[in-house]
Amino acid sequence: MGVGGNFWDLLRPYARQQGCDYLRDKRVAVDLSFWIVQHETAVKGLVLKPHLRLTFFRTINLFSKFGAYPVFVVDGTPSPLKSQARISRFFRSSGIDTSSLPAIKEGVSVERNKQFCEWVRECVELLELLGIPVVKARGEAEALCAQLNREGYVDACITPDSDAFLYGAKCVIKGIKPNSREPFECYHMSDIEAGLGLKRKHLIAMSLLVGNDYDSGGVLGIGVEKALRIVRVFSEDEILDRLQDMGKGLKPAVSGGVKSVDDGEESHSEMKKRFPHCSRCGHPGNKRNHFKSSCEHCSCDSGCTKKALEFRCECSFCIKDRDLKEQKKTENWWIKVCDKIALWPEFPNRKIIELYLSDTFTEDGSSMSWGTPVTEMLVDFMVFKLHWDPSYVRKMLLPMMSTIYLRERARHNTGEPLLLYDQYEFHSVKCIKTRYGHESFVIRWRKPISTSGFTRGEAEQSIDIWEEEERVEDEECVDPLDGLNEPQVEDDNGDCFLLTDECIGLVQSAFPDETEKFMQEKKLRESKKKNASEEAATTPMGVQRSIKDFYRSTKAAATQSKDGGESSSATSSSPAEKKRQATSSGSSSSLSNVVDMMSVVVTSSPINNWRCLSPTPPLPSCLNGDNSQSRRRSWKVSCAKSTDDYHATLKSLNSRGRFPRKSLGQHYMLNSDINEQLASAANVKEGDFVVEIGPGTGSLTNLLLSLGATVLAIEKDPHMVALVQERFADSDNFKVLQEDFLKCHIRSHMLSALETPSLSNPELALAKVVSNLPFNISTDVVKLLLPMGDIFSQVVLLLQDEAALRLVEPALRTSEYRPINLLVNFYSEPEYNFRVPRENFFPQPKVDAAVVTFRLKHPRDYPDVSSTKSFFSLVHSAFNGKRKMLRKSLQHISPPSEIEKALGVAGLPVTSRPEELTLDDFVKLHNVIARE
Ligand SMILES: C[S@@+](CC[C@H](N)C(=O)[O-])C[C@H]1O[C@@H](n2cnc3c(N)ncnc32)[C@H](O)[C@@H]1O
Repeated sequence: MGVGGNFWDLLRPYARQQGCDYLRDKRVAVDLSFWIVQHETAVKGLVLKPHLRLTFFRTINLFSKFGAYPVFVVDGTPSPLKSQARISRFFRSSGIDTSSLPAIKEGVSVERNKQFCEWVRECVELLELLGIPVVKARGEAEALCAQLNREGYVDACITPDSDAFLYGAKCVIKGIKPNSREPFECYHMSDIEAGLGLKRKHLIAMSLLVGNDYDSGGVLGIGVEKALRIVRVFSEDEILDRLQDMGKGLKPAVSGGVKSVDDGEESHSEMKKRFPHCSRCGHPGNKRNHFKSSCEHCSCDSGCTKKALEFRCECSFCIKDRDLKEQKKTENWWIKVCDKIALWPEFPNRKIIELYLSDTFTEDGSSMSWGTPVTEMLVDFMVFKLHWDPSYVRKMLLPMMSTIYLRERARHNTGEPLLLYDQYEFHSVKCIKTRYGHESFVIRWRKPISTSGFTRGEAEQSIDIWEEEERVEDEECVDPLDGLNEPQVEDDNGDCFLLTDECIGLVQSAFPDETEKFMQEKKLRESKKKNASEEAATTPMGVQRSIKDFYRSTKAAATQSKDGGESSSATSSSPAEKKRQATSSGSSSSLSNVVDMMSVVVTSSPINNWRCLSPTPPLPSCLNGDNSQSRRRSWKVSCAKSTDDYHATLKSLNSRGRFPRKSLGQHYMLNSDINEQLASAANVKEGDFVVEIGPGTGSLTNLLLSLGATVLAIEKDPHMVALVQERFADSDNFKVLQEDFLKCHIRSHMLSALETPSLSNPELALAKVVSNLPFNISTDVVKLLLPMGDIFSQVVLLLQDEAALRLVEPALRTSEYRPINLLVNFYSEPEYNFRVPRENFFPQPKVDAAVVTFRLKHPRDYPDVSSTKSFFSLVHSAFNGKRKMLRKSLQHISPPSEIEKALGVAGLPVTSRPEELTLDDFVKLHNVIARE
């Protein structure tokens, strides 16, 4: 908390907005408990041990992305004053009289709850394994942060506690969001001093008046504004003594003087008599004289002009008069505040002042040092505590390791070969990347010996994961736990590269020659690009196969297998066999197959080219340490249908450090039986082409593939895209697009797929949609998909139960009957299959779901209307005035008498209202009106 009232608002105008480079090479003291409290509010219950996850990611971000040297500060024993204040606050909020509570004795304190202490202990353990210094304060963490800052051991403190300034901090950062384009607020004491005229003791005085951590209430009736006015009256040297005087009931003279109005001055009424003013124009003189001989101040020939509303006389008498009134007001105000303060018992509390001015929060800050992560122990710790995959821990640690490497190299630039993770050598600068408006180098680290399991000849050409100077879009929603940009893996002609983002300046000082070389090549490339810009524009980007090719080849393979021709193992088996294969995928694989599967980024098969675009391909086995066995096991498990339950889903998410996002409607299916029923509602069988919206962790996808379908998945969340890409990396019948389904032009994707000549049989060509949809996009998806009867035969969706009922079984003459019901019935035959209780999802939604099948009508079977556009326009107009009769709501189309006539011809009562008409009725009415 810190200083009470809206103290931060008072300081906000003096905040400097800083970007992440601000902290580069700076030492920062971080108040650890604040991070822990923050995670609690952000993601309570959504991820396993969020305090550890957040501390891990944020520390690495702070260290590598921000380039800072963090030192963490943990709370010691809180002062009894603070404990007392906390208890009083608690009782006050419960409406209990706090005056009768016994005072807490010196040396006795109320510790934070046990759970919180355990979280802190775990975080400290993690930080120590990361090689980050942790210091324990005697009392408050922010006090020690401030002391370290004041004594020059650190350059800034990260804490939201405004009383850091009272403890003497020079620079306070209120909060940092590493994954945000937003700059962070940085407050310098020197700016506050210059802007508000407040020094440290002034701030202490303000906190005594408005409340602070040790005295939550402050003086009744004094807020931040008033306190500011009071403390500014005195210099820093006098302020605390003057407050003491006021506490004793004295009214100290205000420097500059709040003089009494009577002090040797002529009385106001006497002065007014001596200097009369005209009631008409307001100037000196009286009205009669002005009328007779005009006013010398009014610019008119005779008399005077009537004064304006905002008129202020500027004669010396009036100026003095106003000053005196102002002085009187100030004097009265001063008397009032002094009286208020005098009423407050034991004001000011000397112990609080002493606490803020104390300098002994720890012995010495000079012993802090930054080490290197104890990798193996750290991996064990994260695997044990968070159930993360060892390779994931190593991968996420990489930015920190590479920063340490580059710093080390820059410090002792001996040219001696150093290895990152004891395995990788610096290879080259790949490109410049811009993210959140911040530029960094993408560095290639090379494993000298090929580890991919492929010989050079077999591997595909290298793939640019990023375009040169690519502008990476911000994620739509900022991760409240500040996940890291995952390092990437690249396979180039058999050589395996790790790619990391690094600070340009740091790389420059570590590898000046290589940086120079890159900059020159870049210049050269740019000028070449300029010359050949037209050529470049026509060159196809990337190596992803078109959906058409993808569909054509997989469909052809399926047809071949049906014909009994020679085919790959993925297409040759029966559905049952396939199901068995998919559910036990990996169990029959040889060890080398599995290792290949885990370590290969680019396979040699052209059919899999599109897989190369994976934003987060698996780490090469070399980074998995000795863990190939456990990776293999987890892969096998995650492919098995029966394990797509609670633990598999959690494990799957945890292994990537993901937690479900509300904004993306991420409620994962835990029950594989329901997935089976979803698939059977769509009658998915071998050779089917299925579009899946939002595959998530891939539980439904796995089933669809096991049934022999070809699956085109569309997923908005890049992390989930990476997850399913990795999970189904060995399936030729799977493709995932990272797109928002509502914006992805599904018609053109599908048309290009269905153009395949071998699919000229329309029945064969019709695809299906099967999806456990995010509830918030379901209506839009229905509106988008149902009119596509020329492409899809069935759309089977898991919808919110209530929405499903409203779509499928709306009762006529009720408010539930809406234009969407006519759309649904116009384009499809809907069927409510079954209800799915909310317990089957993780995290559990607040409502139940239901499976609905929409059997799409082929366009030739749509109700016979001359134009669907005009038909739906009529429907919408009709429902515009729902309670109105149609003769009224459609009068903008034809006069009411004409509408009545049309209703009659259609065999409907002239008094019809929209909610009384069936689809057939609307069709008849539309056609009559359209004919006329
Ligand atoms: C309800 S979850 C279902 C996940 C998975 N199919 C399952 O059953 O466990 C919805 C999925 O859709 C994805 N999603 C959300 N909005 C999307 C959109 N506009 N386009 C494509 N996918 C989206 C989410 O990221 C999430 O993976």
